[in-house]
Amino acid sequence: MSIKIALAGNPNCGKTTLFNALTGSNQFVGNWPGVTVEKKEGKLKWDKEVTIMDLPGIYSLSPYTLEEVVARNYLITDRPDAILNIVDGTNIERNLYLSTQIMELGIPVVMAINMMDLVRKSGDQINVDKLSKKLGCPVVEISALKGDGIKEAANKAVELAKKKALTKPVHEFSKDAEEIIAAVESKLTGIKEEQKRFFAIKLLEKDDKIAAQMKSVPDVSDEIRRMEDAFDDDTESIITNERYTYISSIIGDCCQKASGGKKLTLSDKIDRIVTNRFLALPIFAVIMYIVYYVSVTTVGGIATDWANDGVFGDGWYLAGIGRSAYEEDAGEYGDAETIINAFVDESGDEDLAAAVDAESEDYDPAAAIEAVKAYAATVADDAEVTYVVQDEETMAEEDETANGADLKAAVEVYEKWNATAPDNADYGIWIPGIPAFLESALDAANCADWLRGLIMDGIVAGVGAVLGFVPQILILFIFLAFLEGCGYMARIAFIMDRIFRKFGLSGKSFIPMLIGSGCGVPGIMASRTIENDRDRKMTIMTTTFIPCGAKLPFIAMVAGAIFGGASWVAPSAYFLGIAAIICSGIILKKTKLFAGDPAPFVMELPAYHLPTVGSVLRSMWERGWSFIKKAGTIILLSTIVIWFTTYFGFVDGAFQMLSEDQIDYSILATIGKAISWIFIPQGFGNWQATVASVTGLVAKENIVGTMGILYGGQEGVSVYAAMAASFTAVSGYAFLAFNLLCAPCFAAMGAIKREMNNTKWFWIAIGYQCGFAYLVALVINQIGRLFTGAGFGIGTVVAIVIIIAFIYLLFRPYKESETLQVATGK
Ligand SMILES: Nc1nc2c(ncn2[C@@H]2O[C@H](COP(=O)(O)OP(=O)(O)OP(=O)(O)O)[C@@H](O)[C@H]2O)c(=O)[nH]1
Ligand SMILES: [Mg+2]
Repeated sequence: MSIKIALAGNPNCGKTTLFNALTGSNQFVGNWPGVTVEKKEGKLKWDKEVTIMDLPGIYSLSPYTLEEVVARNYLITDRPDAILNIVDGTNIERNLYLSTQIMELGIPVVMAINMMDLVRKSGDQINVDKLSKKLGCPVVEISALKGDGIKEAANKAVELAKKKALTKPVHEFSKDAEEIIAAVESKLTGIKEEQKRFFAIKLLEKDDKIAAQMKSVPDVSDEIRRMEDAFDDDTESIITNERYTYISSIIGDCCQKASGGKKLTLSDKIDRIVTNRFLALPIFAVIMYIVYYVSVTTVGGIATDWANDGVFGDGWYLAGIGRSAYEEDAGEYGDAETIINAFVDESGDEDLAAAVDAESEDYDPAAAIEAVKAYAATVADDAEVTYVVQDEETMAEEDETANGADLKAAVEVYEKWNATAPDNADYGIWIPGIPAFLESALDAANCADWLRGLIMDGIVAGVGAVLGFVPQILILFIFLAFLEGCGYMARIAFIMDRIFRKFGLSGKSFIPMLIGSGCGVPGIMASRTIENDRDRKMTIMTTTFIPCGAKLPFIAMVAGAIFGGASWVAPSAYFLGIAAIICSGIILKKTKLFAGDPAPFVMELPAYHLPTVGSVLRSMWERGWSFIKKAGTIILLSTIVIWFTTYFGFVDGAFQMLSEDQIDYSILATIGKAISWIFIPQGFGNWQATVASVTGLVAKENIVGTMGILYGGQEGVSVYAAMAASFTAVSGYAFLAFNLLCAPCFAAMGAIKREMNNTKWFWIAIGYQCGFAYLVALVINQIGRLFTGAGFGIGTVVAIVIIIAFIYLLFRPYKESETLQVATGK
């Protein structure tokens, strides 16, 4: 016989902890209310006939939120064979409110008083026998965390379910109330005897959703009026009051507080400081600084660099030993080589140039040194050459000069190194990165070019883009799991909520945004901690507006090429990102998508406690792994598509694979040329900018590289000069704004998909971001042109219409403002 047992109780009372212990599963546990939002099923470890059902936590059987509906519907329609009512022993009085309702369902109930480890520690006493008599159901003491008593509790529930020993409520309300309830009960038809009390009370409470669960609904308006007249209150409050009256009448008998209930607990003491009016924000800032510093800047940054430049780059040194020595030597040698090459170029001597070409097949270091030395002897000490050095990240170019004396010094270094660049392997234990390793393997196997391209630029680059973020994400998740587990996260929400609520976000949105300034992927993942669905969606949609680390080189490139390195460009990008978040929040919360029942911000602050290492690691791994799985597939596919369209195309009518400098023949370029007109209103309707924006979707760092290839083709014109020639200041800034605000990279989109867990919402988010970016760029360009003297045109009119619409959306009244005082802060 299969038996179903439901775990029901208040939020944060330990249902999921118990569920995991009973079924051996790994459901997510967190120290704040509202962790579980869907019901979860599992089999009892020692009896596979028994199914255990974990439900979202609820405060009562009158549903307000989605979670409460899920839990209630399960309890009254699916009717489990028994209910294990979990009660938080440290907070027994409030928890019993739900218990009195559960007893009325006409289902066998066992009450498990959880957190007994804490109760005992505080010295409080709970008299289980008395409680059991007063409530009419068996009561057991457990500690889900320590595993005490859980077997007995589950077995007891199974036993009752098998006996079908329905729990009859023994609690009683005042005589008048009971009379009216009895009158309603007698009117009910088609409802089992044991369920009558539940339905009668719900009808009296004017619960509008209960009718859907009944075949026929009697008219009870008479009874409601009688009750309201007799008690001079509305029925729902009357019944709530009756329940609490009953609970307080029994609680004194059953529970003794060690401190007489007056002593402040340790949690209360901590909260006095942590949520103090003046100290709360500074403490929060310090904690966030630490989280950010460790998970983005130091440990996380090192881990990401290691993953991206080491494992998925050239390679790395075991334990970092040898790295700095290598970098120093490689730098010294590189500088010398650059100066020598500059002079060799200047000399125009082709034999000499051939001799020093280290890339050539018959390169002979000894001969190179010979040739360079002979040449250097002919150069006067004060002869000068000018050469260009390029910054690897931003492609900024700078002129340097060297003279004959520098050349001689360079030749000495050149000779010292025997005209060969220092080799990584000589400095420590050098482990080649996966691409480097694969590349040499593919070379050895004489692999076809297209396959090699597919593997290296498509698959490895794609997988690398995903996995490169993993170490950082895991480090961040350890922190988040700890902050959640110990109970501080609930305080953060509490502290920040007043500010963020004003623009439609939750107090917990702050963390995703902060983290998002390092990398959008963990930022979006961090939005998991926001339990309210609307707030979470809103946060996911807007977090990537903040410039992440990968956008910085691109911002620097635009600043350098188009704005002559102006220092205001980078800060303005952050300002733009923050403004985009605030405006989006205000606008979106007034739309239908985000409207709905106002969800009042009720959140109790759970007691602080040290989370177990196991639960922190488990939570870290669960989130990290789900990122790898889900984000991995979408990113991999997308990178392969972009790779294919970038490196294949028609040259002279023949379809073929292209080399780097033939990108203008690629399919992507063809598409870019075909669609670049959509960016004409933004002022950058050229195909290079369009293609760069598309490759930016793989990784935002790519924008710089693509711009480099596409604008770097002209002889004698630097990339920066070519860019400066094809953008004006206004269209350049519009281009910057567009790429800053539009859909993030595939890795972040993968994270959005994962977190939204819903295709429609994924596209809404991406569509919103792109649309918003498009309009902002348009307005910047059109209005900018107006001010730079391009005159008034249709574009200007469109821009003005957009601005007016925007202002309207921003300031139009909020339809729910009367019912939603909490949310609007009015
Ligand atoms: N000290 C102690 N802590 C416990 C015990 N049981 C659960 N906890 C902690 O209480 C917190 C809440 O546990 P969960 O299992 O997530 O609670 P839940 O009832 O599923 O919460 P929701 O899903 O939000 O309704 C976690 O931090 C647990 O580690 C216990 O017996 N003793
Ligand atoms: Mg739970």
